[in-house]
Amino acid sequence: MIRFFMFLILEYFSVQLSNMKIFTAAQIREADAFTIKNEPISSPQLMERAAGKCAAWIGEHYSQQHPIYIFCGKGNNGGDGLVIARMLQQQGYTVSVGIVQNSSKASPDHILQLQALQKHSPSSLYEIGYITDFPALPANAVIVDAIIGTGINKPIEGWVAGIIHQINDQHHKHPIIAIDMPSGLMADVSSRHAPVVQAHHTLSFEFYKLAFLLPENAAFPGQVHILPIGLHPEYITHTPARYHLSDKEMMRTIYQPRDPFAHKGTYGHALLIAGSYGKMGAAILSAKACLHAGVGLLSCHVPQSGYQIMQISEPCAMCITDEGTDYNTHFHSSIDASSYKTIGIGPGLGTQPVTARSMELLLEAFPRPMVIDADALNLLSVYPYLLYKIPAGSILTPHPKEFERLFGATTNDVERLELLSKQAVKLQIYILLKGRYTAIACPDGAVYFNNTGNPGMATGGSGDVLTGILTGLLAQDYAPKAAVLLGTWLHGFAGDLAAAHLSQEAMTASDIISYLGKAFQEGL
Ligand SMILES: NC(=O)C1=CN([C@@H]2O[C@H](COP(=O)(O)OP(=O)(O)OC[C@H]3O[C@@H](n4cnc5c(N)ncnc54)[C@H](O)[C@@H]3O)[C@@H](O)[C@H]2O)[C@H](O)CC1
Ligand SMILES: [K+]
Repeated sequence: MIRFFMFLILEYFSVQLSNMKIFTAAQIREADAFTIKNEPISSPQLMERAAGKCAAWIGEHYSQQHPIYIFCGKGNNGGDGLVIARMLQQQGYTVSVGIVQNSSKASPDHILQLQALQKHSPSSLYEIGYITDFPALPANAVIVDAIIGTGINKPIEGWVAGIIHQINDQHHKHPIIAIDMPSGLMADVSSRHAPVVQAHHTLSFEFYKLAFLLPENAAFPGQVHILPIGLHPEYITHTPARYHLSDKEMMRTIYQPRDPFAHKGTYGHALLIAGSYGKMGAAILSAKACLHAGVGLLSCHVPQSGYQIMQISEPCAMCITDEGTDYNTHFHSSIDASSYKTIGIGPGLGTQPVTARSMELLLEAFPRPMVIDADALNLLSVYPYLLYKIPAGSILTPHPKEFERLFGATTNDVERLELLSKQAVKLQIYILLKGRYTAIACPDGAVYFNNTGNPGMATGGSGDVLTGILTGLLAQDYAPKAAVLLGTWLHGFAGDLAAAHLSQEAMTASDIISYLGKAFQEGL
């Protein structure tokens, strides 16, 4: 218990983060109302400001040769669409505005903006009350989707869903630009199986929405562009959020430059327990990544058959051999808790029962945060009681299949995030769920999304590299939260640099390590 409180206190004082908050739809409404009251600004003026940003973006990306087809709903998202229409007309675009009758009642701002447009250019307006009202589009038309935004209250059904399908039928013929949200996408709950606009670009106001970061929504937002609309900074600063998006600024607050008087003892001694016959590559990738992440000293515990492989491949690492020839079976006996700052365990480890027994003894003997990955995670899913022996503050790095084996299946991505967060709180550990936007759940309930990385990293050994980086940062005395956020970000950024120079196809996990140095230099 004392260990747990010490850990919380250390965490609190060691990591003061700037970050991008991901607010819920309800909080965004509050931010909107707070801004109107306290800036102060009228609601139509705020809409004018938001729509102005969208019109400017469209103006920068499409010339007046493109006829603009805007589909507006009856709420404020539709109101934005009406203002965009008026502004683009004033800039000389040909604009056609279909008012989708998705509701019997229009919002006051929608009514106001409709009147303004009727006065300005009544001929551009028409009503869409059924699927057959969908217009035929000229070849170079651009579609703007302003049917529904954050005000959606349930999945779209009936003929309005038919309009969404008709917009999606144009996906390969016309650019589709969604205003704030692709219509049909719900910001905070799952939209699985719901009809949603498949946009090429989403111009979203002020904040990322959780929905943009979920793999199940990959087909909908396209490229997301966050347009600041001046929502009140006081609301943003003082309102807590459960979800956050990591960014460079945040990494700069975490990163600790090295001490000019440092020696190799300053940056910790890490132990890597990894490798088995046929999987020594995983151990070597992890070891190299740990060294390139800046660890002071590294020892690798490997099976006997891996000794020469490790010694020849990585002269900077020391090597301890297990009693086992092909598998690590007795690593617990080489652990003197005081010798190592931290441990990374799992890459290429194998899942022999004897390895599980040694892991149990290790978890009982080692009191500090460690990194647990790959086969070590598979062992935890076979022997789940071991989960409760993991030292507080440790980092687990499952990919979705490993996560499912560990904690069970869920029916959608929002449920999976909730399970992720619940388990991190329950076990007082960090759980990093790998993906396009890797989700990092913290023991205090917060979840951070990482936005570096690319599909070139979906290749064997990438995960082993991440384990090495995280182990290296923990050894250097980064608090676990700092280590997991910075390590994940650097791993993705090094992968982005590798892809930029080598292509996503040709890059390998080894290239991520090769670009780690540049990631430190250029990313922080
Ligand atoms: N974020 C901001 O500060 C600003 C946001 N703006 C824009 O306003 C919308 C949110 O507007 P709101 O009126 O609350 O809701 P919507 O227009 O998104 O949707 C309400 C509209 O849709 C109908 N509706 C809801 N669910 C369904 C459904 N399942 N099927 C059919 N119809 C549905 C509902 O009846 C209403 O008619 C935000 O996204 C921004 O675009 C401001 O303009 C600037 C400030
Ligand atoms: K929309």
